[in-house]
Amino acid sequence: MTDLPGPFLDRMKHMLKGEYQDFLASYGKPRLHGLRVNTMKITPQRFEEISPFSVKPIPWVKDGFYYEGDVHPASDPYYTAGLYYLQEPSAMTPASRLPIEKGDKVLDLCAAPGGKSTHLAARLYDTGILVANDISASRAKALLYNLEVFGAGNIFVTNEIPGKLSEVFEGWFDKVLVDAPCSGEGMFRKACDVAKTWDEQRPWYFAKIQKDIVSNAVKMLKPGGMMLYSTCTFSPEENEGTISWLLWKYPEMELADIASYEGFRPGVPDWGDGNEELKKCVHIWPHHMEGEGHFLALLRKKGQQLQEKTFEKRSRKKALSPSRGLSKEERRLLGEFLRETRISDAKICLESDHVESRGGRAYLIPKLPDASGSLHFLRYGLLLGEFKKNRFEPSQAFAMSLTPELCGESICLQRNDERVLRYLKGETIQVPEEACSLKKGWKLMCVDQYPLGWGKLQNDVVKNKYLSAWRKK
Ligand SMILES: C[S@@+](CC[C@H](N)C(=O)[O-])C[C@H]1O[C@@H](n2cnc3c(N)ncnc32)[C@H](O)[C@@H]1O
Repeated sequence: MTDLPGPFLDRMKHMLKGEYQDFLASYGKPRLHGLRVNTMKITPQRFEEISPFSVKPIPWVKDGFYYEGDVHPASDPYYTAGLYYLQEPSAMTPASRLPIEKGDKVLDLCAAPGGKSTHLAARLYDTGILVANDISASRAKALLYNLEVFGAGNIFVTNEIPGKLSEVFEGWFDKVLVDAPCSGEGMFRKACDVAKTWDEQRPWYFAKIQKDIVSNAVKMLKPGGMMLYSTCTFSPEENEGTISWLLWKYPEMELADIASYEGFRPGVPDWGDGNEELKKCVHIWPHHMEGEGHFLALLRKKGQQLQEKTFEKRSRKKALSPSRGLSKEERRLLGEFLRETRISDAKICLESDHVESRGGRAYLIPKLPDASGSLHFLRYGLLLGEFKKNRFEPSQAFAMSLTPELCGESICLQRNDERVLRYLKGETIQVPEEACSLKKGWKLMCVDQYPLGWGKLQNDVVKNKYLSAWRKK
């Protein structure tokens, strides 16, 4: 507590008045640990039943749970299977309050390392498209990794400045999440380093960046589309200040109500330009809720959505297609693999125009208008695998997007079977008795019913095809 910067505390005292002592006391409490269940793979109810450690529901996020600080959920095979993402409880709120509908075109503009993107992907449930962007190349890699562990396939992962994206995606998205870079004052309890780098200029520095980011976000929204703006800071400049500016600059934007929770506190008009509408914003205060500090604003772009076709046509004109259909030989090799592994048509239909080839690799691409080849992207669609000489090698991401129901050739090991860990370390494992009668060849390796990766059955052993970069040490 004593390490908190003096000018920060002075400002908080001025802002919070009678609540200041309670706010200060919250820094004496331990940080809270949370995880969010991947609802593409498991329901929160089922997870609660099978969780190897004790969890307690987070009351305002239906797929979120608290866990005790002395357990290590990241070393569990269920984590490796993408059943949950570790996330601070308040940080689960923004993606839970953006009204996503199946089939939506969604943009997560400041997405890395993917806490909110994995949440949005789960809510889309492999429909529509999630464009997940981050300006930082290294952080965008972590973003892609987390989305692939989750089994998300309808993705376009980009590493761009917002201005470049908005040239391509003008008026295109149904929903946009802006989890803005900020001074991080709400995270001082969780990460003391953030407090050490804070100074009085930081809120102003970030407020300027936020204005540029939200301007581009507004440009990319369809009329009738919705945007959720969030920060993990308390400073008025970056919260009510940025939103006041946005409403003044873009009269086509209006604030909308956020699905309520008793602990949420309204935005404060006087911390912006006095506009009473700012009360629709939400503050999460650590002295009112079991989570760190956050701010949220939900905005709507006025007007009716134009006919879909108008937008499709417009974006096609601007875009360059970076992919093409499969060659006859590629179709044969992929077809053989799908038959061998008995992967359901419900997952991939070779006749559909959504299977494409780029640089010797096959992708299942989302149903989206052409994405511009001028953008720097890390992934467009689900990477199915690579065409090698006379064979097809499936990818790790493909495995993560499957289930034993979708892939007839699966080997499921129980979570406490010592072979699970050995498989994750890259070792060859002895085939379980019940799988001895299976034909040789590619198998989806699972922990319980949840995918871990590929293996190749030969005689009574499974050769390890778990992606080497993901192996446990
Ligand atoms: C608060 S973090 C995002 C956290 C992420 N939404 C999550 O839930 O895991 C803000 C992100 O914005 C990125 N960023 C910074 N400036 C940006 C800009 N001008 N445009 C887009 N992203 C930016 C940073 O690299 C950082 O990853």
